[in-house]
Amino acid sequence: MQPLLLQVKNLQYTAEQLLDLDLKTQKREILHDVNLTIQPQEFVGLVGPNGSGKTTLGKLLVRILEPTAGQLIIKGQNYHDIQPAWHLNQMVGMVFQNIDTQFIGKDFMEDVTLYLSNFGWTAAQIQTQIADISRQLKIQSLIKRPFKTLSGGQKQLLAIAEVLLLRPQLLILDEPTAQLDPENTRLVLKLLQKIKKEQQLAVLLITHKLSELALTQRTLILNQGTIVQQCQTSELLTDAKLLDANQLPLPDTIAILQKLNQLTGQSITTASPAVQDFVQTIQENLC
Ligand SMILES: Nc1ncnc2c1ncn2[C@@H]1O[C@H](COP(=O)(O)OP(=O)(O)OP(=O)(O)O)[C@@H](O)[C@H]1O
Repeated sequence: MQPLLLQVKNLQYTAEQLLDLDLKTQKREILHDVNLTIQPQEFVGLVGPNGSGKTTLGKLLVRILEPTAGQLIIKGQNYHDIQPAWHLNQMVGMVFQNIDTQFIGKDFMEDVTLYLSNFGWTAAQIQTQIADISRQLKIQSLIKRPFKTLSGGQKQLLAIAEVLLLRPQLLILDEPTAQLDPENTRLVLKLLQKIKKEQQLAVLLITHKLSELALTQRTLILNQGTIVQQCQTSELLTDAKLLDANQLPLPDTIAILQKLNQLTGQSITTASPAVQDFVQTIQENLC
């Protein structure tokens, strides 16, 4: 068995909330007792109701936030022992839900040059790597265009390209298609399928969409700041109660099955092999 890529042990995060203009604050527990592991190249889904703490967990994993308690371990190394601290960015990258907060330059070239030169890359290395990723993701026509002239989907692709340039072993995507139209959603999902097929890296996918979740092998369910369940994604996609509890829509397969049972008086469950085959086909076709 391969060694774990990521281990999170008893993670806790308490935020200091500003109460009024007198600068009085109040502590608010956002995450508690979070335990999880991710294997190298594993695709893991992270679902949960609004406000359950998914984005906060992502930010802790890339060290934008510091935990109040608990341990974060990547490739056997405790986050606190990674020196210099920015080396973590070469192991774990995150694409944020609000894409515009990701960029600091006026266009991709400027942004990536600023970003990578901070990581000690030479101008020649940066040029080569940009040419390489642009070819792979077919973004050549976008890299010199000002961000303000690009669509949400185009910026999403560039944000993913930027994070991939650092070749992280874990990529965290926070609702990567939430603001995209169907065409750009397909583009991003295709890219994820390619990453999965080529086993380039592990992905933690925060999502409310079944079409994205279907890409993952395992799903973590976060509720009220803690992981309440971990299961195979195929199990979750066939469990109407679990889907409902996590504000995920009922897949057509389950809705049809429920209707058929109602009409025929039978009680065929999703555990039946024929239904499992059907669900698998639907899952494969979702992306
Ligand atoms: N800095 C902060 N101070 C106080 N509360 C915060 C802070 N950041 C987040 N929260 C609260 O923490 C909770 C978790 O927020 P988070 O954004 O992680 O949830 P989420 O699961 O990603 O939600 P969504 O699905 O809506 O994106 C929310 O109730 C939010 O209001």
